[in-house]
Amino acid sequence: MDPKLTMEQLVAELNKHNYQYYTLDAPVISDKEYDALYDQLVALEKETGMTLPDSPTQRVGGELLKGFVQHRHLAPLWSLDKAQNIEQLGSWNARAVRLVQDYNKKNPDNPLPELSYAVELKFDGLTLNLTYTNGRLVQAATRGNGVVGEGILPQIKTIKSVPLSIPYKDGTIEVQGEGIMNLSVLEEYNKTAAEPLKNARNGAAGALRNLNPKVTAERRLNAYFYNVGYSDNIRFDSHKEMMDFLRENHFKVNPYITYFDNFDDVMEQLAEIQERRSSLDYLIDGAVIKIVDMRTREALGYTDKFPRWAVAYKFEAEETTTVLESVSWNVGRTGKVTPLARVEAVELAGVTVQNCTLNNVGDIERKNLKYALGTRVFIRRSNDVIPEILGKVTEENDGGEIIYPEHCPACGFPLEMRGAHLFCNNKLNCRPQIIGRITHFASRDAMDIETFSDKTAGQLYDELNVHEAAELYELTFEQLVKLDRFGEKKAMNLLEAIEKSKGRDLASFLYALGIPNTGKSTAKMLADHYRDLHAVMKADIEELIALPDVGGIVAESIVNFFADPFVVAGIEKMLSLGVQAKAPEAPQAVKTDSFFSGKTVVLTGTLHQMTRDEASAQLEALGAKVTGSVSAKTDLLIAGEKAGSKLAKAKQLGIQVIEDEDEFIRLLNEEAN
Ligand SMILES: NC(=O)c1ccc[n+]([C@@H]2O[C@H](COP(=O)([O-])OP(=O)(O)OC[C@H]3O[C@@H](n4cnc5c(N)ncnc54)[C@H](O)[C@@H]3O)[C@@H](O)[C@H]2O)c1
Ligand SMILES: [Zn+2]
Repeated sequence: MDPKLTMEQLVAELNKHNYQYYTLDAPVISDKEYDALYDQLVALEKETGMTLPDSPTQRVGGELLKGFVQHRHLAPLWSLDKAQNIEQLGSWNARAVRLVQDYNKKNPDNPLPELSYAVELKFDGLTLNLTYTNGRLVQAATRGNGVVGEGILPQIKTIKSVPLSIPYKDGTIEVQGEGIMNLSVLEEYNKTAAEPLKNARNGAAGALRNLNPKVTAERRLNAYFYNVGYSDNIRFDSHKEMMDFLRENHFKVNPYITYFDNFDDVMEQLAEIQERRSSLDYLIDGAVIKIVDMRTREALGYTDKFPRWAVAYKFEAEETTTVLESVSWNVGRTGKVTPLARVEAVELAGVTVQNCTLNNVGDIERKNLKYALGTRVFIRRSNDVIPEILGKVTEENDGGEIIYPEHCPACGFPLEMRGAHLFCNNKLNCRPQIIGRITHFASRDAMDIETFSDKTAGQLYDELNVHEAAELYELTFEQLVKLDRFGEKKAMNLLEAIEKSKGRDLASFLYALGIPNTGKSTAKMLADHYRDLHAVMKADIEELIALPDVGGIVAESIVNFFADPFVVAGIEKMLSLGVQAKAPEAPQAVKTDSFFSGKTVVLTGTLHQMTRDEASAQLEALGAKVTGSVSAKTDLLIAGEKAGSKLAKAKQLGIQVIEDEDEFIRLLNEEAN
């Protein structure tokens, strides 16, 4: 096709999406898809040397919403140059280095310093520009088109961390930051919201640009500030100075800001941020690298759209759109019947996605997905779990209907709705429930029967009619060796593994039983407290509720579980077949009269004769309290090899230090005897 025609189409399409995204806060494609179209346009503009007048590559932001007062920014607000990969980042840096060299050639008397870099997180929210005059917050605005934004002062005032007045009173300043919705807040909000928000970015942007500040307040937004864009009277020499100014004036500055003199170290830091990404309580879509020295920034200047002294390094997108093709229903070990969505295959964060979770019937209703079959939906992937469907792209209910089953897809038993979930109550004869229970029983954290998988459980069920975990202990060599794809060796190995599992401890056994709402840590707590299987089985609700981390639901689940004669019969059978469910070893009495007793001890550096965990355990047995950081409360620091800042701090505070590992081990042994 004629490149000009393609460009015209791309410009029209991108401008439509800009309007959806910036003006309506309701994008209909993901950022990943938008960026792909944008990059295509940039490439064509470069190739043809031509730029259409309304090209989005020439402008910042989008149209303003009616109903807000307009605010003309005292200095323009920019977009950011982007790098998608290390090469592009390298060229950004190479250009900066070259520009500095050129400058220095022209100004040999007053050269710019060597480049150094600040690395910040790139928050995914809404740009904010706050105006303070003589110490008072007088206006707050969105970025708008970069020159004029929408005044949203009443909305901004609902953000509790935004200072309404600041100590700095010398004229007018404008401060930029990002308004965000914390992910934990989004989760809470969506639990009860009539209409759940699709993501935190749209949640924050939509709330800040809502004419009713009450709506903004309900979203409990947050903000991080990163720039002083304008000031009458104050100049900064460096990024650090600017950040100090922001902190001193009570703005919330993100703690993850790092500084580097070497560009290779910047790259390393990017990898680190990427790793940290999934543990943060807010969305980031990359990192921003900024040149630290302000005079260098001035020398490098701006293009029409962005500063040359900063670049955004974009991480792989976690969100995209695809078509919801079908929904199937799966039965879990507890009888819960959950929907699994099949979607049109799509690339997301380096993997091809075809299945997505829908959680439960309640979730389908709340996300308005009941009539979404065959339509486009947003999906998001976080960590390694299978992606989740966030909602429909458009509001219309024009798709096929998702039919909720009335009967168990596996056994045909009528289903019961409990809360938001469907359940099959046919515990004793529903194949996937039985296979799920036995597989869970054999799993690593439970009875740890090696080589056992859900395939094994299925085969035992189908060919040997094994219906419950207890029957594993009755299996014979003759039975196993006849199974399809089994041989003598495999049969022997499985029998040995089953035999070995008889020695598993009480906590693992309790976990293996698969008591509803009772995970590994509760099982361990029950084992430590009761130290006897029958005592757990006899416990009543009042008793259980008094235990740490046990609420009404858990207590009830435990009591109901052991009230089932089928369960009790299975347990007794296992015990009679040699399962021990051993009580945990009694904790050793903690010494109260050792050198370490009552002391607060910190371990740092590398020990060679034992791990730090082992050392901690021994110290605790000798009555010490082992903590992680050095403070005035610390009594003793054990410093292994390459001890760093903790050792320095301890010395500074005059805390007793043992730096000789042999000496430390000798003391431990002496006191233990
Ligand atoms: N899905 C869609 O339909 C659609 C449409 C338009 C734009 N978009 C998305 O928006 C992007 C365009 O972005 P843009 O021009 O609005 O912003 P940008 O990506 O160019 O980045 C500039 C913005 O980053 C923010 N930012 C966050 N942390 C920062 C920090 N530490 N320092 C400085 N700035 C920081 C600021 O708000 C600033 O305005 C596209 O890449 C695309 O992903 C999506
Ligand atoms: Zn069933």
